[in-house]
Order: sequence, then structure tokens, then C-alpha cells
Amino acid sequence: MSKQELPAAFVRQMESLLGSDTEAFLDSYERPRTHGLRFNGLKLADAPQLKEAVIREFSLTPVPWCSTGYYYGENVRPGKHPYHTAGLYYIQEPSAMSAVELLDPQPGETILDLAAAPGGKSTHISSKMKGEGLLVSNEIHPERAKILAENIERMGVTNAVVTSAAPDELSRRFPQAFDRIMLDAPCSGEGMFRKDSGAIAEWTPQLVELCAARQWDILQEAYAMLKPGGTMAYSTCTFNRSENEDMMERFTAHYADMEIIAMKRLWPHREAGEGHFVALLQKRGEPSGGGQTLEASPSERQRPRRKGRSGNGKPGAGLQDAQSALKAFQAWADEELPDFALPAGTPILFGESLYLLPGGELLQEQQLQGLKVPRAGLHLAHLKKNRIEPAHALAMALSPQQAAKRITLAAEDPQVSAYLRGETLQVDASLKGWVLAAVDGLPLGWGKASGGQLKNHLPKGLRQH
Ligand SMILES: C[S@@+](CC[C@H](N)C(=O)[O-])C[C@H]1O[C@@H](n2cnc3c(N)ncnc32)[C@H](O)[C@@H]1O
Repeated sequence: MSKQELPAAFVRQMESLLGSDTEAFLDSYERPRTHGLRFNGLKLADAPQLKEAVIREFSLTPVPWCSTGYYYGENVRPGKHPYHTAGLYYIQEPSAMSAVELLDPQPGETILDLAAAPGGKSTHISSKMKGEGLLVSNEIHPERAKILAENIERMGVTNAVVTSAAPDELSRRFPQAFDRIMLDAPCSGEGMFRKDSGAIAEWTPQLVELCAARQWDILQEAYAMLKPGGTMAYSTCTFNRSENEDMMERFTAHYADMEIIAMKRLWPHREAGEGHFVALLQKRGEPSGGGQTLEASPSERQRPRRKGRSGNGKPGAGLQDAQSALKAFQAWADEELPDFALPAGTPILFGESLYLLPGGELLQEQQLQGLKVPRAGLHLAHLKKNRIEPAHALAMALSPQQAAKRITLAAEDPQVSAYLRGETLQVDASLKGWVLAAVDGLPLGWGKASGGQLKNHLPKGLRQH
């Protein structure tokens, strides 16, 4: 794009914000946008050698503020590679990687990503949580929440629940519940101009005001959900002060127990990236000082709930079914996934789908009732009349060696693209039943083998054409 395309009111706004730096800032619009990818720690453990191979193949160079983040050039397409489908990395704008680095999530914590689709921050958070603790990943728009759920599944995340709720619906159910909150707020998108000319067309000073008003509303709900002692990262991909520093000043002036710990700006004329604002805030108080906790007791972490008991320990309708479903799944897994240890969680049934709800004692099925929940934790299986059909999400959360039957293909093998197109593969005639298809040590999905053919079970919506 050219800087001539920028709205005059935007240029004036940036002049008053940047002074003598304005020229350099505006010149950055004459340069190509940056591209980045971030490796998924959840997958690297299974195939550490692939990181170096990908770095070489795509001539990646490191992003200074994110140890798993790398730049790639505009002529390479890592998003089209089977390793992307296998969840080895997530394509993410480099400066956006700064937000979760500042939030610094830890394994075992209870974390909310309040405006999460398509999942850049959530998949970054889950990579740092290493499967321990609970991530509630929320997106208000149902269609976007579906994409979020798919990305979370692709990355092999086991400890995330995806909800699709307005922030106030969520805060009624989760008061003072989270150790950390990521609020990557909907904003006027001034940092998107190089990437998306639609963002330039939509920008007006009124849009900035509208976004600031909405951010203020969302911040109230985020505040209500943060535990005392908890931390929150607020980020935007826009440059004006109203949605950034001014918003943080207004917020901390309104809530005397909120303190700004750090504020960071990434500028497209100073760093290689499209630009981002991130603030880290802390709520004063003791972490145990009242409110709700979503932590499981140590014994709850180890095993699913007892048969015939509901999430709160009282007899509950329907849970009997979830428990029998889990039992049936476990019998299937004993045969088919001999080295697979079921992660901590409570079984939950949505129609014929069996999920494992993470979060232990205090994240209960009841809390989710009435909410849209595109993904109630790890999707284990579809329950057909007399049989178990393993879910795609389960495949993506496995190490291939956990599957009794598997085929491992090399990335350049034409069978990989055939599998990803949904085609039937020819396999050894001795293979029978559920087979995990993998690429270079990373799972891609299920197939069902019989008579030397592998019937493709990649979900239709994920097939590549
Ligand atoms: C900047 S994007 C989030 C990007 C995401 N965190 C990521 O890293 O991939 C902001 C999100 O907020 C959502 N949103 C819009 N209006 C909202 C509202 N009133 N409350 C909460 N979220 C909203 C948008 O649908 C959008 O997905």
C-alpha cells in the first residue's frame, strides 16, 4: 500500500501522537507487511527435530520478543504445509506475539482469554500452560468461535473450554475466578492497515470512539472475573491513545485496586511488525481472598468423577450416562491407545459427543448450562449405537506412538496430501480398525482400515481442496 491511501484524520492523529517520528511512521506504510509463525510447544516435544527443519525450509528468522516466534518472507507459504495442519505452528502477526509473553501464563493456572478468535493468543497461552490448568477461551461471535475451536483442536490442546458468550454473561458465572486474563480487545485496527485495506476503509474518528466505549464495557466484566492478586493483559492492534494508554489510565483511576505493571508499544517504524499495544495490570489483594476458585483438589486431578455423581458431588441426571460413556471410551482406549493416560477432567455429554471437561471441582457442567459451548474441553469420541468413534480432536492431542495402529508418512509423500484431501489410502492388509495417520511424528487424523484400504475420517470441513 501507499501512505497516500491513509485517511487524513488518521495522519493528523498520528502527527499529534508521534511528533517528529511521524514521517518515519508514515514511511513504514511504503514497506511490505511482516509475516510470522509461532511454534507450538505442545507439539515440539514429539518432534523436536522438525523445528530446525522448518526454520531451514522457510528461512525463518527469530522474533526478538517471543522465543517461539519467527519471521518468514512473503514468498513462502508455511500455512499450506502439512506441519501447519498438524499444529506444529500457528501463523501469527509478529507484534501480536508480545501480549502473551507479557501476560506470562503458567502451567496449572486458571486463565481466561476473553476475546479469543481466531486463537492467536489462546494457542500461545495453551502452549505455555503445557496442558496443566484450565483455559477458558471465549469468543462472542459464534462463527468465529467455531474457527477458534478448530484452531485449538489443531494445536492439540487438552485443557481448554471454548465458550461463545458476551462478557457480561461470562462474568455472572465466573466472578473472581481467574488467575490471569487476556483481553485482546476489539479495536479500530490501525495496525491492520498494511495487511487489510478494508481496515482503512472502515476507519473513522467515530469508530475509535465506538471501540473505546466498547472496550470500557468489556473491561468492567474482565475486572469482575479477575481474582484478587491476579494479572490481566490488555492489548490492541491500534495506535491511538484513547483505546490504549488513556483507557488504562481511566480504568486504573476507576478501580483503585488495579495497578499498571507494564505498558509496551511496538511500532511498525521501530520494530519489524505491524504494531501492538499491551498493558499488564495487577489486581491488589491476596490470591486466596474470597471469590470463586476453579482449581481441582489433587485427587480430582487424577481421576474422573465417581460413577453416578454429578460435578458438585450431588446425584445428577445425565451424568450416569457420561460416566458409562467414559467407561466405554476407556475400554476402547485400553485396546487402541495403550500408552494414553486420560488427562484430568469430568466427562460430559453433548448429544452423541463425549468431552472431558478440564478444571476439576469448580468448573462444572452446570456453570456452562445456557451458554454456547462449541468445545467443552477435550473431545474424546462420538458415541454411535454400539461403538466408539474417536474424535478428530483426540487424534490431534495424541503422540502417534500412543496409538496401537498408525501410519507415519513423510511430509513430501503424496499420500499426505491425499489424506488431507479426504481420500482413501492403500495400506498394509494386516491393518484393521482405527489407525492414526501421522506426518513425520505429528498426528493428522484418523482412518479406519480394512482389506488394505484406509477409509478417511478427517472431518469433511477440514479437508483440503
Ligand atoms: C482483536 S480480536 C481477537 C484476536 C485474538 N485474540 C487472537 O489473537 O487471535 C477481538 C475479538 O473480539 C471480539 N468481539 C467483538 N465485540 C466484542 C464484544 N462486545 N465483547 C467481546 N468480544 C468482542 C471480536 O469478534 C474479535 O474476535
